[in-house]
Parts: sequence; structure tokens; C-alpha cells
Amino acid sequence: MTRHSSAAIPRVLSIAGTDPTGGAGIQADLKSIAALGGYGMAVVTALVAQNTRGVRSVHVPPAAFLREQLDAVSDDVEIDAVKIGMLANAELAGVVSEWLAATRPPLVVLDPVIVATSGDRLLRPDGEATVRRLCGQADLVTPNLAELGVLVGEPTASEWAGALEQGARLARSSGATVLVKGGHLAGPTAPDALVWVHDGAGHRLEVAGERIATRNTHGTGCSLSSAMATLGVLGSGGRAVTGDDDAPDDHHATAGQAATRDRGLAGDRVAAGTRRDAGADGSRWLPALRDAKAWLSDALRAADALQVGRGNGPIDHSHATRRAPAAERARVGASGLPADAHEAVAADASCRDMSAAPDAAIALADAPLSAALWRETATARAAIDELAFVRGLGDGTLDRGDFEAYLAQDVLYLGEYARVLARASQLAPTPEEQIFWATSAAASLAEEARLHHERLQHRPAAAPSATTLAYVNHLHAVAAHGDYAELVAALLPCFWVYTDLGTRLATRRHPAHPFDDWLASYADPAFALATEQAIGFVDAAAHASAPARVEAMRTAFLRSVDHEHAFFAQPFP
Ligand SMILES: Nc1ncnc2c1ncn2[C@@H]1O[C@H](COP(=O)(O)OP(=O)(O)OP(=O)(O)O)[C@@H](O)[C@H]1O
Ligand SMILES: Cc1ncc(CO)c(N)n1
Repeated sequence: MTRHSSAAIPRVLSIAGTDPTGGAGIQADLKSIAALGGYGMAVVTALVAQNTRGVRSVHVPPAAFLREQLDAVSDDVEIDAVKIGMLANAELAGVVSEWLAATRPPLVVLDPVIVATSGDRLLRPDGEATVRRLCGQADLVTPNLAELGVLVGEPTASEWAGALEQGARLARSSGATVLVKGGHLAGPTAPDALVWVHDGAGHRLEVAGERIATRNTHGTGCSLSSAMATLGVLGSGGRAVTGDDDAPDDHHATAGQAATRDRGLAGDRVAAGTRRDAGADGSRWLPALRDAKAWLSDALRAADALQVGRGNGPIDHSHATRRAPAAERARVGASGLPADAHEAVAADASCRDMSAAPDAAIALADAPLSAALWRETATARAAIDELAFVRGLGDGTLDRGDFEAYLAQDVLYLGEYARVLARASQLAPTPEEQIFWATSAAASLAEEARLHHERLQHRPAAAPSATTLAYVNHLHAVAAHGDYAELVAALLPCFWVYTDLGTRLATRRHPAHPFDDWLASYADPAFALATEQAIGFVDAAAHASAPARVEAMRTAFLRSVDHEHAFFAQPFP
């Protein structure tokens, strides 16, 4: 590949072994990639005769044929991300390493598969050293506790703290970001952590997770790594929060320090086969990890219903999209909702009829609302990227007068947005949230004044367009309901869609770009941090709300996303 053009749908290649029962390996990868919105491709390293109870035997085709498969894909298809799983032996690992160095895919996630959940080996001991070296060609490495021990040449960590230390050692030796997985820990939680080294300093971001009581965990590692590869391309919001650069090794970074990036996730890769000197900024994986973990947790919760195999069965990759099984459909009432969901909805007469989207309504009960809403708006958000205005902004061909006409509407919008932010501050349940929304209102007004002063002084004052009015009226109408949770859900897309779009637009910057300074302002770290905080407050509000109010939040959010789209789609001037 000499040229890389990005596509709206991530083209993700899995290089892995097979599982004929469909729960792990390449079969799980393809299901995960599809479930998270990618286009999956697959190159088989080894054929494994296995089921939910264990591995019976492994057939490894000639290494030369692996290379033929890899070349067949990369000679034809632009690959956005690669997920590597089972490599079987040193020879195959070497072939993949050479192919990576030659093809330089933009994003590489390595799941260093050594031992299956059943305890069977999937990598011959002679391959361990090669896989260790391969970590240096990956952006993200996702070992389970046992694999982490092997990679750092130490016994398996029995506690989370020890695992994090090992993760830091692997991050330091490889230069990759390490996703330390707590799936095999004892206890009620299943945490995961991103560990990385940047400019010599160690960093860590942890995502908490409850342990789901199921024995059906076959293939969670394969599924998670494929999900990360797919969401990594999507940017999963494109938000980035980094730890304190001065922090000591293993400092537990919080969202308190922020840095936006002016590149996509793949921007850290200097060249495959040569690690970047400074190391990766692992914080970029945080949104992807949050989304992937929420999706995986739902897949684990839905796993027992699958009834596949008598051992450790698979997770339900398709839980969010599957039509209800026949037995479930029989229980569904006239509204289209299963009986128990129907009761919850009926409890609040103000809830709108959800019969058109029973799956979405049910999914909301468990998943963090923000992740579910982000996924639900993937198509609408992708459509924003395709708009002539946005494309013109990115490639610099946008007419300057049109750009100013847009800014004039944006200034009018910001003034009203600030009033609605102030209302959220008034309704906020905690001082922290009160301060946040009030500060955001002030920031919005400051931006309004700055744009007006620096860009629009020479133009006559504009009147709000019908589109601007519609968006602002929607926000004011929700504010009038007086429900804090619903209001912050309506306010969120302005933060999130802009940060997301801004991260991608900022990759188009160059000194001669006609809108370079404006694109730079999009990548303001303070704005990325504010978006993170707003997402956190929306999720907290959803957590504290009854199902019908969560549904109102969902409606408010979706409408705001539609208004964001309409705003960029309106004719300027
Ligand atoms: N019972 C569980 N409840 C919630 N999350 C879990 C559970 N088991 C595993 N996970 C999550 O699944 C992901 C995979 O972790 P795990 O450590 O099990 O990987 P793995 O051993 O490589 O998986 P496998 O070999 O089964 O494919 C992690 O995000 C982990 O937190
Ligand atoms: C092919 C394959 N890859 C990975 C795993 C780990 O779950 C497995 N069981 N099979």
C-alpha cells in the first residue's frame, strides 16, 4: 500500500487461527468486527480442531501459504487495522512480522495468544521470543495474565497490582501500549488497564468492570482485541485524555489532565518494525476501551442464552442486533416489547411508544448510555463527514464567504447554547456539575465573542437561519422540561460531535491550509477534556434515572445529533 485513504467503514484484517464452534479465533474476530461497525477480513494462520471444552489438534499450513494469503489481501485492499491472534509457531510469527514491515498497516493490535482458556497451548514455545519481538511492531498488545507473564519472563501475576507492573515492563520494552486484562483475576471485578510509556514516563488508565457471573467466556480475548482494532479506527469518539507526563511509573492517571491529538490513532506509528522514540500515547485508546468493554459486558450477559457447547461457551457477539428468538417473540406484546420491558415502560405514561426500537430500548437498560448512544448515531455521524461543507473544510476548498456565513450562524448558536448551559448549571445536582456547566456557558460566550471580534467584524450582523433556530429551539424546549438528565443529554452532542470531528479535521492541517488556525482551535485540549467530563455527567445522570427518563435522554441526544448534521448541511450563506 503506497497511499492510504480513509473509509467510513473500517476495513479490519484478522490474522488468526480458527475455532469451528465459532466462539474464539478468527470466527469470533469477524463477528466482533461486524458487531462494532467494521468490515472484517481474515487470514488463517492455523486450523484448530477445538470446541468449548478444549483443543484436540492443530494443523499449520505452510508458512509460505500464510504469506500468500496476506499478500492477496494487501495487494488489493487498503487495510485500516490489523488484529493478530494465534500464530502457532516462530516461523508463522516471523512471516507476519515481515509482512507488517513491508505493508505498514496504520493500526496493529496484537493479541499474543499463547494458551487457550482451556489451558491448551496455541503457540509452540519456540515462538515466544518472536511474539515478544512482534510486540514492538504493534500499537496495542492485549495479553491475558498468563500471556503477560510469559512475555516479561516472569510467573503469572496473581494480583492486579503485580499485573500492572508487568504491563509497565512490557510497555517499556516494546514501546507499545499494553492492555492489561483482569478477566482471569479472582474476585467480583474484571478491570482492564491501558499502560504505556511516553517520553520515558509510565502512564496508566484503568477502566473498571464488574465480573459477570457466567462460565461462557470462551473467546473474550479474541473478541476484545478485534473490537479494539475496529473502534481504534473509528476513533471511538476521537477523544483523548492522557496522564500527567511528570507522573512516576504506574501513576494512575485520571481525566484531570488532558491533551488532544492532532492525528488519528494511527498517527503514532512511525514505521512498522521501528518503534517511535517517544513511545505511544496510550490514552488515545481509552474511548475505544470504554466502548469495547461496554459491548463485551453485554455480550457476556447475553452469553448463557446461546446454549452453544457443554464447556465454556461463547459470548453473544450479536446481542445488540439479533432479532428476538422465536420463544422470545411469542412473549412479546402488542407494543413489540417483551413483557417485562413493557411493564417498566408502562410505569411512566410520558414515555413515547418504543415499539419501533425494542432492541435499542432493552440494550439501554445495561450499557453505559453514552457508549450506546454513540454507537446508535454512527451512521448519522458518518454522514456529517461526507457533507460538502465538512469535506471543503478538511481539504481547504471551502469558499471563504461560505465559511464566514457558517461562523455567523455558529456565533448566534453559541450565544443561545450558553443560555441553555446555564440552565443545566441551575438544575445540576452537585456543585461539581453546577460549576462545570456554568464554566462551559462562560466558555461558550467567550468563544462567541472571540469569533465575532476576530472573524466577523467586517460583516453585517446575520439573522439566525431556520436551521439554527430549530436547533436552538430544541435545546430550549428540553430545558423547559426541567429534567437535568434529559437536558445534559441534549447538550452533549455539541461537545462530542465537535471534538470528534475536530480530531479528524485537525489531521488535515498544514501551514498553507486556508483554515489552518481554525482547525488548530478545534484540537483544543481543554475542549477534549470538557467533552470527557460532559460524557461522564450524562452517564451518571442516566444511572440515576428511571428507564423512561433514560429513553427521554436518548431522544434528546438523537435529536441534537440530527440538528448537528442539519447545521453543517444547511446552505451557506
Ligand atoms: N466474567 C467476566 N465478566 C466481565 N468481564 C470479563 C469476564 N471475563 C473476562 N472479562 C473481560 O473480557 C476481556 C478479556 O479478558 P481475559 O483476561 O478473559 O482475556 P483472555 O484470557 O485473552 O480471553 P480468552 O482466552 O478467553 O479469549 C477483558 O476485558 C476482561 O475484563
Ligand atoms: C484460534 C484460537 N485463537 C485464540 C483462542 C483463545 O481463546 C482460541 N481458543 N482459539
